[in-house]
Amino acid sequence: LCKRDVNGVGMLYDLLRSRWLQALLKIYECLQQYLGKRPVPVTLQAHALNREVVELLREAPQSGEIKELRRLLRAPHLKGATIKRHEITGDITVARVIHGGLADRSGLLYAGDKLVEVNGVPVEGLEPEQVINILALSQGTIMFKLIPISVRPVSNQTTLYVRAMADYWPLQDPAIPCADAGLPFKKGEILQIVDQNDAFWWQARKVSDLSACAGLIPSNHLLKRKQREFWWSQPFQPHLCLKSSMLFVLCILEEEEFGEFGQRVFIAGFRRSMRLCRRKSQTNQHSCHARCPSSCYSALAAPYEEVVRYQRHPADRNRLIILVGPAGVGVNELRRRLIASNPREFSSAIPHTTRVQKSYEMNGREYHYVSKETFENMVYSHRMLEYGEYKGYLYGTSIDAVRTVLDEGKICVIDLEPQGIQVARTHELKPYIIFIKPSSISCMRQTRKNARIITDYYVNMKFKEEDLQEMEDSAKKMEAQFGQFFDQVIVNDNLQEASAQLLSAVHRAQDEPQWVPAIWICSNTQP
Ligand SMILES: Nc1ncnc2c1ncn2[C@@H]1O[C@H](COP(=O)(O)OP(=O)(O)OP(=O)(O)O)[C@@H](O)[C@H]1O
Repeated sequence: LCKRDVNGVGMLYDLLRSRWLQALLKIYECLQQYLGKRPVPVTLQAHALNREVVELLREAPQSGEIKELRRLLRAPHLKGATIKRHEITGDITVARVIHGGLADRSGLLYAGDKLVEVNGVPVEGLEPEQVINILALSQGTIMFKLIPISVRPVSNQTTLYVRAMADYWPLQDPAIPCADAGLPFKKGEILQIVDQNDAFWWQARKVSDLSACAGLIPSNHLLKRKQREFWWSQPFQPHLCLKSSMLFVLCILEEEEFGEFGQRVFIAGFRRSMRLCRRKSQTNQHSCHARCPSSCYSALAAPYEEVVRYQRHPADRNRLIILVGPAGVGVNELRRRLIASNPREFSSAIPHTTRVQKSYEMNGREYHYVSKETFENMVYSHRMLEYGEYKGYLYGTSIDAVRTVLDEGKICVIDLEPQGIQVARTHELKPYIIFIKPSSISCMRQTRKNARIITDYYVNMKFKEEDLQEMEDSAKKMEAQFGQFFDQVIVNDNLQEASAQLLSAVHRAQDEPQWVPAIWICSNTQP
C-alpha cells in the first residue's frame, strides 16, 4: 500500500488513514450496536463519540451546514422534548416528546413526567427557561430525576396527511413553545401529522423527508387564527386578485387547424375573443371579486386540506388537466402543441358564447351558441368553470363541455384563470393543475425574440421589456396566492423541453398515484 508509485494506491492509503473516515466507521460501528436495542443506550461512549465528531468538525472547512451541525452537537439541551411549568403547582413537566427525536427513541421520557432535578440541581420553582439554561451549561452526561406520570396516555392517533394551504416559519412565530422544534413549511407541501394531542401544537413531518424527526406545527384552529390576525394587520388591498394590463391574443389563426399525418384536424377552444374576454376579466378586479369571494380568501377557510394518495383506475374517466399561468407565458402554445401531438387522446372543451354565429361557423365546433338567458342560467346553476364579457357578449367554459370530452375517453386540457381553480376542484373532475411559469427575464429576452402578442388593437406585436416584467410579477402573485393548488410547475423556457415536460406530467397525472383532497375519495358527496 505504501508504494506511492502505483496508480491510485497512494490516494487509497491517504483515504483510509483520514480521520474523518475513521470517525465515520466508528459512528457506523456504534450505530450497529444500537440497532434493535430499545431503549437506545445513551452511554458514555456516545458522549465521547460526540466530542470526537465536534473536534473533527473543527478541522473541516467551515460551511454553514458544518457550523449548524457543531452547534447542534455541542448544545446538550433536552433534545426531542419540550417542557412547561404548571400554572398552579409550578411543577416543571415534560410538555411533549417529539416523535422520532432522541427522547422518543430512548423510550425513557413521556409527556406529563415531572422533572425534579437536572444534574443534581432541583428545578422546583424555576422557570422553564432557567431549566434550559442549566441544560445548556451542562457538560457530558446529563442526569434527570423524574417522577413518571402515573397513567401513561395510550396513543390512539391515526396518521393524517394534509396539504399546507399557507406558509409557516417557526423562527418568526413568537408564540411557538420551542422555535428549534418547529417545522417550517411552504404552501402546497404535503405533511404527515403524527400527533394531534395538543389542541394548539401538532407534530408533523414532510412526506418528502419521512426519515426526519417530527416538528411542531400550529394546529388547524391555531393557524386559522394566526392567518386571520395576519390578514387584518395588512393594509387593505382589493384582495390579491391578479391584475394585468396586457392583452395577449392568439397571433395565428382564429380557428385552429392542425395537420396530423396529413389530416386536417380542427381544434376548438383557442378563439381570439374567448381569450381576450378572459384577459379582460383579469384587468377587472371587481368582476373577479363578485365571482370568487370565497376563493380569494380560501386559505383563511382551511389552513390544512386533508389529502390521500389516489391512483386513477384505468377504467375511470381521465382527470381534467388545467393549465394556469400569466398572460403571454405560453399556456396556449403549450396546450395547442399537446393537443396537436395527438388529438385522439387530448382535447379542449368547446366554450359557450352569446354572440351570433358567423356563416362559416358550426354550432358545437368553434362555440356552443346560446342565448343570454341560457348562459346566465348556466352561471346561476354553477355550471360555468369561468366566464366573462367581451364587447357585450358573454363567453365561458362550462362543466358540461369538459364532461363531454371526458365521456369520450379523452384527456381534457383547458386553461383557466387561477380564480376558477376552486370551482373546478371537484370529486367529479379531479383536476390536476399545472402552473406554467415564465423563465427569468434575461432568458425570455432571448427565447421570446420571435414571439408575438396580438392585443385588442395591434396584431403581431413584439414582447416589450415591460411585458416581460409584468409577466414575471403576475407569476409571482399567482404563486403567492394560488401556489397551494399547483400539482406541478413547468418553467416555459425552451418550448420543446416545456412541451415534453407537459406531456409527461399529463400522463403521470393519469397513471401514477398523486395526493388529492380526501373529500374527493372518501365521500360520495360533492365536491
Ligand atoms: N418557450 C417559448 N419560447 C418562445 N416563444 C414562446 C414560448 N412559449 C410561448 N411562446 C410564444 O409566445 C407568444 C405567447 O404565447 P401564448 O399565446 O401561448 O400565450 P398565453 O400564455 O396563452 O397568453 P394568453 O393567455 O394571453 O393567450 C406566442 O407567440 C408563442 O408562440
